[in-house]
Amino acid sequence: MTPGAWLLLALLAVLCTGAGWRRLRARAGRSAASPPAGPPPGVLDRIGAAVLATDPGGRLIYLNADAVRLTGLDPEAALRQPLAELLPGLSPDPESVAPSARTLRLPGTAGGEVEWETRALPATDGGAGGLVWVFRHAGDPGPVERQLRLFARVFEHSADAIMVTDGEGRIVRVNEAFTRITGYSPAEVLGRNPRMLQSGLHDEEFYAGFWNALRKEGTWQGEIWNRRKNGEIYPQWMSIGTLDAEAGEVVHFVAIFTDITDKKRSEDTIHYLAYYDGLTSLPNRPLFEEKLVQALRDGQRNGRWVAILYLDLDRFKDINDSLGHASGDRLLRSVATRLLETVRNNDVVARLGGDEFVILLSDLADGNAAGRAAATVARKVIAALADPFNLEGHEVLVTASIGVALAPQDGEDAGELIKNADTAMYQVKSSGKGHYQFFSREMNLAIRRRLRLEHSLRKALEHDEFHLVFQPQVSVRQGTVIGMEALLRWRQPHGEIIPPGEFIQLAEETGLILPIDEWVLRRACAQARSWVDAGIRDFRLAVNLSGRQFHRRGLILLVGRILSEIGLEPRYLELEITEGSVMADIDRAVEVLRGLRQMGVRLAVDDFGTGYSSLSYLRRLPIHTLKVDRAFIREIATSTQDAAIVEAIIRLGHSLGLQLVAEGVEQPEQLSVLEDQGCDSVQGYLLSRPLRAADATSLLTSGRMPQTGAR
Ligand SMILES: Nc1nc2c(ncn2[C@@H]2O[C@@H]3COP(=O)(O)O[C@H]4[C@@H](O)[C@H](n5cnc6c(=O)[nH]c(N)nc65)O[C@@H]4COP(=O)(O)O[C@H]3[C@H]2O)c(=O)[nH]1
Repeated sequence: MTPGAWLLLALLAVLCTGAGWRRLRARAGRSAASPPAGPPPGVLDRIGAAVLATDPGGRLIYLNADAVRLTGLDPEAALRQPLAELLPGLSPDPESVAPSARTLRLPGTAGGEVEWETRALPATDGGAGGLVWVFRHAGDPGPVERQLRLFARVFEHSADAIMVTDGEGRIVRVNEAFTRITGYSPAEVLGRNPRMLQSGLHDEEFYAGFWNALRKEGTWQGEIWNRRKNGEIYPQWMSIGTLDAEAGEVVHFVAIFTDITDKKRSEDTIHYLAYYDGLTSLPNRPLFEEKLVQALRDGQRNGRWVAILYLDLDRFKDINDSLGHASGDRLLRSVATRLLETVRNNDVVARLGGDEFVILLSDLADGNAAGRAAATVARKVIAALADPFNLEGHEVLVTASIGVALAPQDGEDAGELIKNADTAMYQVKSSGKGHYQFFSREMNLAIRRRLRLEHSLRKALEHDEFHLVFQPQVSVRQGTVIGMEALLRWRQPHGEIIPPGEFIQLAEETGLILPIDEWVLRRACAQARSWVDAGIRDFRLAVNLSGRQFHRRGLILLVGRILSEIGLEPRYLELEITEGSVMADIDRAVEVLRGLRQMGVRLAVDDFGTGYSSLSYLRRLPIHTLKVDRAFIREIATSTQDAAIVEAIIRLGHSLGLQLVAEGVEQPEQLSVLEDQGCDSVQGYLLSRPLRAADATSLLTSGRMPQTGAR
């Protein structure tokens, strides 16, 4: 225990034993009307040390509870007895009033003897008031020293680095964490200025702010970059406080800091994840929007224009569905690279998600310059994407639809500009894809309807808004109903019926066609099963498959699963695939058709004659039926050319062993020509409009068309 600590304890004891207290009381009596009433009882029992007091003759006049416990004396018997007799070894030294130390051994509570140190202090000035004896366990540092030692350990073992300087800024103390973080041992820094730790990254303004805060508030807190002994620059989070002497002059600065390198690193990672697209490493939508907002703000300030190009890959979803996601990802990365190679360094290319990219051109002189720049970039992008992409051995051709919007003309804020570029892009999509178009105000209405439709379409399946109707297919020669085509109808909750022509393409583009087609297939098979159960055996039910469904992986499994779940023989089902979707990837189409045919399902090519109509590929397709498109039937009775085309298709089909079905037969004259040309069956309003399930069932049960010219 330091002399200071001893003094503190003794002072407390002196105050609380009679003499000191009396002195206080005497002083208080001189200065106040009612003096304090003496030490409250038991105070000395709580000071955490054994205390005794002797009178000037060395007789014991007081011992507190700790002293009773420690010495084993009986207070009744011991009071007024000479202390030297009670505790030999504590013989007072009446000659000296200076604090004197003694060591004595007393029996301990757990047996054996314990060594105690005592100090005797004069109870009054001059020593005439006797002595106060304070005991402590030898080796026990005592409460004050204990506190100091505790603080020293906290200082040393703190996980945060601590550096103390004097008022002149010389380092006077550092802890272990300081050495761990900075690499400097105490010997290398003591007496030196903390400037030795600076990184050189902060300018004068930074340090001016720092000193200003210290002067004004007495404290500064913030991020600071310093340099380790090995030269590495690293970030710290630092708090500095001043310790002032009474006069207000700074005597010490205490800096506490932690190394936030790891935190920074994870912050950087978080920043990257939040602002960059993980697949292509391009800025993502939030970062793009930030950059656009900034470009628009700069543009407004400097009277400059901004252009954005909103770009969506055509047929990307088909590629993803048919070649798989890994190829889809590779394609997106390659597109990102080509886009970056196409634009200038200060243009921004971002990926907004899916197959949507956006390019920002800023600081353009005026509307004309903005228009020219956007058109040039759009043309360059289209050219850059024109070369085929090689995806794991597959050469894939990709085009993009690009919508352009200019600011301030097409919108002054980022949200509006992006929306309008998107609108222009949609316009391109619905007018043939693969080119670019500038936004115009008139586009908005049509696109808004489309967006509303898309929104409702997403809900239609779960809200059970779809149903099927069935259009009969009739044998030309016998006039018998040979089958039905299932056609999808969408009735919105307010009663409006949206024709498939309006929503099928939208469903294809949004990918919603996959669950929709699956629903149709399941529902149609269930209907066919109920016909079989009703004893109808001689029919087939045609179901349309979208291009996306056809190219989707696992189609064969899906069809097989639905048939077996419903318990329908495959021969009742005819899948109709459009000529266009077969042509998109003929090799794969042949493979899928073969699989389906092996399962026993019938296959038809729909809308024949509208697409590439390559007759040579027809030979390769393992199909049963060819459906001649309505477009050729319309003029068949009046146009010799159309009649010749249909006749050629029928001949060709027959030569390949296929059944021929003509669609859209509305007039008896058309039927008559088809009959002459040997067409097998017909479908159209002349025979029947699409029927509700119950009517279709009655018709199939009767087997014949009641009122048609078909025999
Ligand atoms: N002008 C005229 N039209 C006639 C006549 N006879 C039949 N039609 C219509 O022609 C379409 C025949 O279907 P599609 O060529 O497969 O063409 C279908 C098909 O490609 C598609 N579609 C319909 N239902 C489905 C479906 O369940 N799944 C898929 N993926 N597509 C479907 O939507 C297209 C249009 O279907 P709908 O509007 O139901 O139109 C049907 C039918 O109502 C006629 O005499 N004159």
